[in-house]
Amino acid sequence: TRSSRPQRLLSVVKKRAAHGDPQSVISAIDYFCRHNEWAMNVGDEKGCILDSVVSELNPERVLELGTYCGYSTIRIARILPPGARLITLEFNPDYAAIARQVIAWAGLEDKVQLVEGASEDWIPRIKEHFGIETFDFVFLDHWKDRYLPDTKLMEECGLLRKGTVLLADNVICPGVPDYLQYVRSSPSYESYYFKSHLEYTQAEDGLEKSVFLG
Ligand SMILES: O=C(NCCCCc1cc2cnccc2s1)c1cc(-c2ccc(F)cc2)cc(O)c1O
Ligand SMILES: [Mg+2]
Repeated sequence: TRSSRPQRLLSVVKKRAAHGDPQSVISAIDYFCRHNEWAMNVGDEKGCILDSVVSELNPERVLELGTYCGYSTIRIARILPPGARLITLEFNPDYAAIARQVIAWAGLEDKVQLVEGASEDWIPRIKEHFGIETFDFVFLDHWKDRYLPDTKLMEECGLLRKGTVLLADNVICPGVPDYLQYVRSSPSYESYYFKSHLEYTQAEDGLEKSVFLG
């Protein structure tokens, strides 16, 4: 049967990118998605905003909801301080299998733990399973109708602390209206919208940065 888009993306990474060089993996994926086949990576334009938020924060404990092929995973992991850890959740086992290979090709497997399953099942178990108290940074890039319930779930599970930064992808396209309304109106969050574009297109999209105030 025909290969999947993630499989074709992985073969381009192995052909074009240097093993152990995260930037070359990022560039290979962006080239492929801009010139060959669109794919739902956060992309280079929103990716630079992601980079700036992460490097300003210098987080030790990071959670990513939605791995896909591992593009944003390696964007984040490549700028984490030594000893920092990134836990990334992926629902689709085929995507997870590709992402593991992309992360390994970038040489970042020591900083990343990829877990397969649904966010609502995993979030309540993260503390005891990973021995983590709270997260410093959370990147939301999974099912758009799960951003709000999972944020409330993270609050209830005590995974957020004063100053934890949530960064949400796709707040315009596909859009997360209920999540935006919540973080922009709740007294527990200070929110800021970074206007950008849907990856590899000219359509508007953006990232919402929300600081949990406790
Ligand atoms: O759906 C998107 N991302 C979510 C896929 C998630 C599956 C998971 C669920 C789940 C549950 N629990 C744990 C882990 C996970 S991972 C997505 C879609 C577009 C898009 C697509 C068509 C279009 F015309 C315009 C934009 C752009 C994007 O940047 C996206 O991120
Ligand atoms: Mg996205």
